[in-house]
Amino acid sequence: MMVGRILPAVVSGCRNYSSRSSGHGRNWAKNANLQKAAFEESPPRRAPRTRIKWTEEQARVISAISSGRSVFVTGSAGTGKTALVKHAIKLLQKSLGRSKVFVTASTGIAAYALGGQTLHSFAGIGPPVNDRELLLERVLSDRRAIRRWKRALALFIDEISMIDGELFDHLEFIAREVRESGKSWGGIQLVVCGDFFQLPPVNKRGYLRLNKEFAFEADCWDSSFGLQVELTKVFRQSEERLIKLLQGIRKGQIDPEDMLFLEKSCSLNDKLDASVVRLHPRNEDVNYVNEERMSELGKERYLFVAEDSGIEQAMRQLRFGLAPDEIFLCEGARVMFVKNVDTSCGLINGATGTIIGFMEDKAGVSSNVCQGGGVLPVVKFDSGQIIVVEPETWCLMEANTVVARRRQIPLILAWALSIHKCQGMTLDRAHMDLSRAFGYGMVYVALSRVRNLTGLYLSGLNPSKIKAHPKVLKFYERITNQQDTE
Ligand SMILES: Nc1ncnc2c1ncn2[C@@H]1O[C@H](COP(=O)(O)OP(=O)(O)OP(=O)(O)O)[C@@H](O)[C@H]1O
Repeated sequence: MMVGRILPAVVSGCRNYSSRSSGHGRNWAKNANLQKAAFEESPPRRAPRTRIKWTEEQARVISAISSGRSVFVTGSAGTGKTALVKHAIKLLQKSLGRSKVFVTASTGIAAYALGGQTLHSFAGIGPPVNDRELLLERVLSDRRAIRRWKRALALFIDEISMIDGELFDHLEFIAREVRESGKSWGGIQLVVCGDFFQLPPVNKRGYLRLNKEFAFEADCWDSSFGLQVELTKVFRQSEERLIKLLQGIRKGQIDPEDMLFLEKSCSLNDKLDASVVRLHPRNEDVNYVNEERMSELGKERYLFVAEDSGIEQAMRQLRFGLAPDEIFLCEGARVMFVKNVDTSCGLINGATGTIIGFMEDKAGVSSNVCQGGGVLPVVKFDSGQIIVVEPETWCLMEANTVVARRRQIPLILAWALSIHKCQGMTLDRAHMDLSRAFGYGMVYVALSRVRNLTGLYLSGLNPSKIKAHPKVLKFYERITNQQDTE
């Protein structure tokens, strides 16, 4: 199998099905058509791995984190927050030791993207309740949670916009109590990242009908950080017009000229083909589109069921990640790769393609994941690569210990996706139906996924849906002034 030579990093996840791989005498093709298609492909080349050259503002954040300061890093979508945090994680793991650095995020999707765990699972606080004493009691009755809090020298929290202020205060209190220290967060170095103009906390069981809806409203917010920085250089998009337009929408500003310009994008709808991913605000619309398209194909379906192992409580959390409990796939299905396997060759979370067939899993790598009897999907990615996709493993980590694992095919159906699911993703092309957008930040999150205007297909945009929360606007005014003074 040629993968080992051409794409070493892909070996664990996928087989690259190229003419060269067949040349090695291992024929994985199930049918002749598939083989022919693969032979017609030119062998994939490894794209040069580029090292990020940090901007001055990014370098300032990195240097502050390296010197042990607690930092809040924010900025518009695509300003490199996640890229920076990933780099900082490595730096602190090196300087403090892997077992002392805890990487968390408010959502499972964001946590897995960073190779960490959800903030709730790290904290060991159980179901949401607005009572800090009760939360502390729960933590103190959990040996593992106590150990985590005591061992932590650094704590990363990504997607902070989905954490409310009450919880942020409660966690700071718990840190001090468990660590028996009067210092802020019991002396833990905090690195918090996110954009409050993006999706706000999900209101669960009325728990958030509180005064402190956003984390920045927490009493301890300002004293938690030595530095609060807003990154300003956008990397995801390069067109000035699009960047300016998105900056306005982020702040809830509707420029009539921009709206007119976006409406022109709507007129592109007639050129749409099924390969363009559809983004919908609501899950029911996503499921409806995916199911309808799958039925239209009328092909034989194969079921892939996730294999979970580990601690019960941790395993439950895996369900909130990107890997589905179960998924039916068939030839012709539009799919999205949901793991970062090899960024240099485009096998990244968000890469889309079409299933062109299924191959017998002679090596038995799918084990119990494929319920349909040992076949693996062959995907032709939009980049042109043809890959036999094997099951991947997602791990829920506690510092350097794996507490739960999920094994599943790293694909989801991708004719349609929810806007919540795509927060953090970069998409080459997307058709957004924003007619049912709700709440603050949703239109901004959707529009800011694409790299350029030629990849944006828009319908249902209503200016009344472009909203920024007044509290968020005020908060950003404050940190901008603070930054200017510094
Ligand atoms: N200094 C830099 N030079 C070039 N590219 C960069 C730089 N910093 C980040 N990037 C690239 O910009 C893109 C967007 O970065 P990233 O996903 O980290 O943004 P983000 O701020 O986390 O976005 P979102 O808020 O939507 O999650 C990535 O492809 C990343 O590699």
